[in-house]
Amino acid sequence: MPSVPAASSTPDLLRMEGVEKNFGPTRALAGVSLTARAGEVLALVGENGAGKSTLMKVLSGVHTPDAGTLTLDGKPFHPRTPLDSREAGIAMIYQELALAPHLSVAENIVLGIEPGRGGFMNWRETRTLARKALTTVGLDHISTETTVSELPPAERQLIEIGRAVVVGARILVLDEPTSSLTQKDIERLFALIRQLKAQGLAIIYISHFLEEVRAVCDRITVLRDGRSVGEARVSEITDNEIVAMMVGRDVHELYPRTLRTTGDVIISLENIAGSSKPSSASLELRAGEVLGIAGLIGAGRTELLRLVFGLDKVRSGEIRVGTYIGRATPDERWKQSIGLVSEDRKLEGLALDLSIADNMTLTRLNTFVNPARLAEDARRWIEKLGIKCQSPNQPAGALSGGNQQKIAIGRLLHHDVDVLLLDEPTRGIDIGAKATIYRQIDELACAGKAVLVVSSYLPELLGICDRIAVMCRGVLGEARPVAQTDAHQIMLEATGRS
Ligand SMILES: Nc1ncnc2c1ncn2[C@@H]1O[C@H](COP(=O)(O)OP(=O)(O)OP(=O)(O)O)[C@@H](O)[C@H]1O
Repeated sequence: MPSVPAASSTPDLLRMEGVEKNFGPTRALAGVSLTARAGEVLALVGENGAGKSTLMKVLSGVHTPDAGTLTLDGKPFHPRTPLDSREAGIAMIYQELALAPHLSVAENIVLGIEPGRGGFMNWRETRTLARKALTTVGLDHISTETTVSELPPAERQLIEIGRAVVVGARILVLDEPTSSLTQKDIERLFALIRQLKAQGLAIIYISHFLEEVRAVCDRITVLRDGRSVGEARVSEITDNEIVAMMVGRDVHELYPRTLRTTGDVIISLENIAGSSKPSSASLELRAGEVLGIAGLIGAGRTELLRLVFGLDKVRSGEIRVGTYIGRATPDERWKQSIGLVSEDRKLEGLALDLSIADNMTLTRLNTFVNPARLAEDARRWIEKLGIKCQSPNQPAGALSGGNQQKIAIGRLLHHDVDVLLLDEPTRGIDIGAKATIYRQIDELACAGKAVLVVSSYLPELLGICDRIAVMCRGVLGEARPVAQTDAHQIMLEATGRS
């Protein structure tokens, strides 16, 4: 196990040692140790279900550990509630941002820490604190009275960080912070992380992207199956070594691509428009091909998939599926053998109270199905996709985020649809599982299925697609063979500069 000696110049701010946590029969943490230092960014990586979120919930006082010790500033630390942890200077920034959207920036910043005495809020102090938070994160141009819902997600995230800093956070935990950010926003976030690190904060950065780990982290701790399996300085470890530690094996070929020939056009879109976006999209998707849609967040890519799947109304233009022309409901699209993996698995993807098996198999209720057979089928996909769970009967909601995403993909695979509409299919998914999903997509295309995939992760689109079309402000450009484009060209098109 690679390990690094403690750096003498940077004192340990936080030590977590031998931390264990069980949820019934699930051993989420089986002995994890981690050290965070002031003025350093520590990457926390591991496969889906490795225990990263659980460990951070122990740190933030949400879960009490079954064993192990926490030491803060060299003193024992036993957070019993999130408040204990916040008061000790630990701030968590989750993917689902925690600001109240209907309140102003100032109100959000003082939520729970109102500085006035006797129960009255002192507006002058409030505004001063809010202004300080905005300045800290480079958002001076925003008024403290702006309602948070008017701000884009990237700025809300920065405000949450700013709030944490002005109320005295010394340890900042960022859980997959770039999942809804554009490239420009990511760079702005990284600049802020470097600035906070220089101010002496300890930052714990959870990510599935090794590029991000390299760009912004100093050290890395790897978890596997609830244990810490390695620690190293980022500059002294290769990507392959990190991946091997994470998955316990080498991942040789991340983007397998078998030579394949494309068949007939299965879906064609002619100049379709939705109620707002897209305003114009035309394309032909053929059997046996993987067609990618690139573009900036908000360009209209998700809306395009929703129109095709019948979730939203087509304002104008024509969708043709085989010989069928016209509108269809999602049920009708299912009958046409089209399936969608939604970007937002919580809202429209999975029924979190239902079991894994039900989520994977219960889409076609028109035929009698034998529950034992369904559980067996689900077990097959659980194994194939490496879904970490106790049994197919466990509720989907008990699984880690990445494993829930695998269920959504497993559902389309189980139903053996001819056309797969995939919206950010690998968001939140670990690198080993990504490799499995890419292999699966390659096999599906070889078997004559058609795949239309929206992704903000360009290496993935360039790695798995036969052709890529770029959406810019609601207008879909012409699809080009992947050999005739690259990341630079795609970014030019996505930003309307080509
Ligand atoms: N409240 C809970 N009840 C039951 N099991 C849980 C609970 N929270 C987490 N687990 C289980 O603990 C294990 C670790 O999950 P955790 O969410 O910590 O993983 P993770 O590394 O954060 O994964 P991801 O990268 O997918 O977010 C998983 O097997 C998960 O199903």
